[in-house]
Amino acid sequence: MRHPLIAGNWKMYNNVSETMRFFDDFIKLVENLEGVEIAIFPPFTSLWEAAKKTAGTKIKIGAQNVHWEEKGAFTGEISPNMLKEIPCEYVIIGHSERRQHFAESDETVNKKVRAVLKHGIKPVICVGENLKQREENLTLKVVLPQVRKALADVELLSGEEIVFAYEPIWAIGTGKVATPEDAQEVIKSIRKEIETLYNKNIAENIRILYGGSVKPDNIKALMQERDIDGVLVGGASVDPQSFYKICAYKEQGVE
Ligand SMILES: O=C(CO)COP(=O)(O)O
Repeated sequence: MRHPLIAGNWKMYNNVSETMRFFDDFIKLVENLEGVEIAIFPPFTSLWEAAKKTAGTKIKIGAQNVHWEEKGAFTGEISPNMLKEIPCEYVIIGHSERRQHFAESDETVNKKVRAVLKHGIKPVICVGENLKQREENLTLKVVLPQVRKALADVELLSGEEIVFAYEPIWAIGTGKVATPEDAQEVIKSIRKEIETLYNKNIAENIRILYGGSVKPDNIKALMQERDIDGVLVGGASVDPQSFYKICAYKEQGVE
């Protein structure tokens, strides 16, 4: 059984004092929430305080990016062992904003995935098509190669050590959420692709999230789909109340 994961990608929001205020409220709100795993991905400068604040709570911490080398002359970069020290349980790899603005490629995604797995950090690997590709019916022709290339030479033991996030670029920050049926269809195809690359057991264990304009009022329908194992939330994760409402989707009546 895959455990639902509700993840908040803060992007370049919430400095250290805003991070502390967020957790002052959020920790109390989620204290009694059962049956979901919650992870927050603050900017690098807030990671340390976020980890200290959430130690001993059910909230996990992750980073938004990583470099694949252990150390070296790579100005501005952060290595997997630096994240491990914090400690980060997760790291987002290949977010479309990084692919688009910072020249992240399938090759660098793959290097990062292989590097973090060596440190026991779970990558949240992002894939997704843009609007033009969707309109030209190229979604799977774009997304499935992204999945295959991210996993090149990646050995998996159970599948629980990695997470995928399907984030259609046209749905990010636009208020245009994919329909639950569309998201389910792509995510199901990703799972099938993983089955071909590994085996059924691993494919069934890997959690695949949906991301793109997830809000308290659309989470419930998304989580009802068989293959959607959670969500990666941007804008609505920065505020403790709205992110709490997303985390508490089961209390809206979904089993
Ligand atoms: O990019 C996202 C999460 O990684 C989604 O962002 P929004 O929820 O703001 O659309």
